[in-house]
Amino acid sequence: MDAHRRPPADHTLSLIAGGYAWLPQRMRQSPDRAVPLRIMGRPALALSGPEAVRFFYDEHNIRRHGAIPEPVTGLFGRGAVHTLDGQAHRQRKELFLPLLEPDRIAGVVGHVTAAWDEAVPEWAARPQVVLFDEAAAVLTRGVCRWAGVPLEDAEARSVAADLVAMVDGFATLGPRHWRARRARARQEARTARVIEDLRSGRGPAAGRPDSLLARVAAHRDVDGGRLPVRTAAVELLNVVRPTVAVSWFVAFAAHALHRWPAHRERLRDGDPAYAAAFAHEVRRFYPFAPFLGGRAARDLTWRGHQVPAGGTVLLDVFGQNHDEELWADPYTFRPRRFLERPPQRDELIPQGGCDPRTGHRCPGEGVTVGLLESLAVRLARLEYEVPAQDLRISLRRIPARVRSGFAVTAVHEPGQWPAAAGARAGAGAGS
Ligand code: HEM
Repeated sequence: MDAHRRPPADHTLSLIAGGYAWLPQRMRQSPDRAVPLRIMGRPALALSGPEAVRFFYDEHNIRRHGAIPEPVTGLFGRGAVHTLDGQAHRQRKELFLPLLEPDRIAGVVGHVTAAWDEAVPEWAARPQVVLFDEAAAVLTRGVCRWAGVPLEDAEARSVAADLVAMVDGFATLGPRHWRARRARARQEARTARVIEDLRSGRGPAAGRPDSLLARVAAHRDVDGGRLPVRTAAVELLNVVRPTVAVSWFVAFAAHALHRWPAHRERLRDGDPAYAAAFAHEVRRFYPFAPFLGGRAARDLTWRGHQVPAGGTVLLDVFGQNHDEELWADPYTFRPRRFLERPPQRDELIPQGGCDPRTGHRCPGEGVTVGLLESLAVRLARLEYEVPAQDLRISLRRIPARVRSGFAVTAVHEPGQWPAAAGARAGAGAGS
């Protein structure tokens, strides 16, 4: 074929298969931090930097409806807040805005840390635990108690496994994706039953009118009607699921404490400013959301690059969190950077940018930081051994995770004898 008539290359596969590094690599080569692409056969533009964040979050420029491809829509659920624009988005977002308030954040953190403290003696009695799995179970117990969602102790692990699977399968079409779909079907059906029971005055959840569950069940959409049961289930899961996803960050925090143990000492002291700086650095340094996507609301021009109405616009989240123009030594894990300069709204964007009250920025950012602050301090104070295992984090896998999940042995509280070692010593003494 004549080179002039050859269609321009499509980047969809490279973007997904290339993992976290593909887009930032191209972005680094672009002095204006803008990379023209073709996604799904259509013109697209990827952007980075605080100014780009403000451009991306301006609704006159970017719309979300129809922007999220099918596998990712499966992560959030059909009709979710993530996919709405304009007044419909603002009305639905009302449901989530109380999560920004310090007393709600403290409520979630209180329930989760209580669940963690209950779990530690049980870990101590086992020869080995995988921190990622244990954190997911603890977060599930804590957030369900806080939200008023009934959860039998016996089902906590299977519900946690489903919530983890829903996050783990969002950026792939392979077996992880199908596992995520089955998990979503189960959890949406379960949550829908809880909402139906509440609306008809039945069930164990009926007695807590101030709970998140009760608020979601009673919420009215922009048309004045109550949310359809399935949509209400989707939105309740849009709080429970990402709270459980904090288990990714807990495993990353354990990874950081293992690689750079000096931080353990600082965290053990319980200095709240250092705990906050550590939480921010875990969210900046480790990979989670690679980029965000929207559709051009009209013909757009950004730094001389054009995108026609309906074209895709990507915000390079992982790249911006490692951009050397914003962060000195971006690939060095250094919590102190946030003591020297507090996080700026549109610079640190692991959970989106601009104002969560008016745009799509994550309303659970305060909850995430609060949970990480408390759990990182608990982790630093816990005594354990780290056996040989695969601690690599592949940047080709989205979402990335510590491959082994971070296994630990001989878990015990400071000053206590590890229970498993005690049992071994006891057996030795008797033989
Ligand atoms: C592992 C921790 C988390 C990460 C990495 C994360 C990341 C994100 C990202 C990247 C977005 C999209 C922002 C955008 O589209 O502009 C988002 C949206 C959202 N997140 Fe989170 N999040 C986390 C935890 C939470 C928590 C704990 C909650 C609730 C308690 C939560 C609730 C939501 C909701 C409801 C939205 C949709 C907001 C909207 O579309 O207006 N997230 N999150």
